Amino acid sequence: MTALTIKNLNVWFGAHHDRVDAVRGANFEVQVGESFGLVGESGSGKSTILKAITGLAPTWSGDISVEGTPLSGAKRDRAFYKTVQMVFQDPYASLHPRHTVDQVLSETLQLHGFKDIDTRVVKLLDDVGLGGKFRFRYPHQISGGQRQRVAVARALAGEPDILLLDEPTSALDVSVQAEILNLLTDLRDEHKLTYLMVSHDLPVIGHMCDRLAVMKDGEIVEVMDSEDLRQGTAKHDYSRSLLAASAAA
Ligand SMILES: Nc1ncnc2c1ncn2[C@@H]1O[C@H](COP(=O)(O)OP(=O)(O)OP(=O)(O)O)[C@@H](O)[C@H]1O
Repeated sequence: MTALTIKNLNVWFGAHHDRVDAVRGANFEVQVGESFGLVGESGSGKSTILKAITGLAPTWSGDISVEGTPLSGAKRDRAFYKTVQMVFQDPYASLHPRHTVDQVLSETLQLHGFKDIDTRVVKLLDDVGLGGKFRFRYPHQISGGQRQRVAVARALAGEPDILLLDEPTSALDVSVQAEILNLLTDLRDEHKLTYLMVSHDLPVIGHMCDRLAVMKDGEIVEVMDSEDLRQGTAKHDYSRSLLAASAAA
């Protein structure tokens, strides 16, 4: 089954003279269990695709389907959030400063209608490699990497099928980026998750994803396997220049 289908997607912001066509004619499919990357320079439209899926970019046309169900407009129902969750770039901004880790996770679990909150909070903390000792801490009492683990635990609370990951490590110290990427790889295996991951960092996408789409100026210029990436056999000039730039870095 296809987890996500994007067909002829156009997304724009503003109107008339102020209109920005952030995504134009995007097409790709993500299979169940696959990890799919969107890569490209800043402003190429990667995050806008995630925003259209989650209803944060209200003006779009084309087709977006989640597990075969077409989405419309910008309202997403409970069934959507049961299936799809997001992890954002900045764990500092995404956690409420006056809520403990326990509150963050318990409230999310309650929203999803679970009753065995206590057991599930402990299990979630274990799943993301944080033990019970983090449970009653506030965001300012834990590191950036630990906060991102909490954000991942919150995303997993409702047992979703699909995670949308928007630059999940780029706000973190280089030393902890690999830890979080490895955690995400393990969780995908253990929870049979599908990933759609955005990054400007080609090596990160190459490491994490089975296939990837290269974006430039709002358009997908190429969809390729990570194997092509490793072999350096990109077809499009722009993908080749991205590859060359990341090899030189
Ligand atoms: N809310 C908005 N209002 C107006 N323009 C927007 C809005 N959000 C994004 N854009 C514009 O849409 C284009 C694509 O932005 P987007 O954030 O999707 O790029 P990106 O590839 O994810 O880059 P970055 O890594 O910098 O976020 C850019 O020109 C951006 O300025």
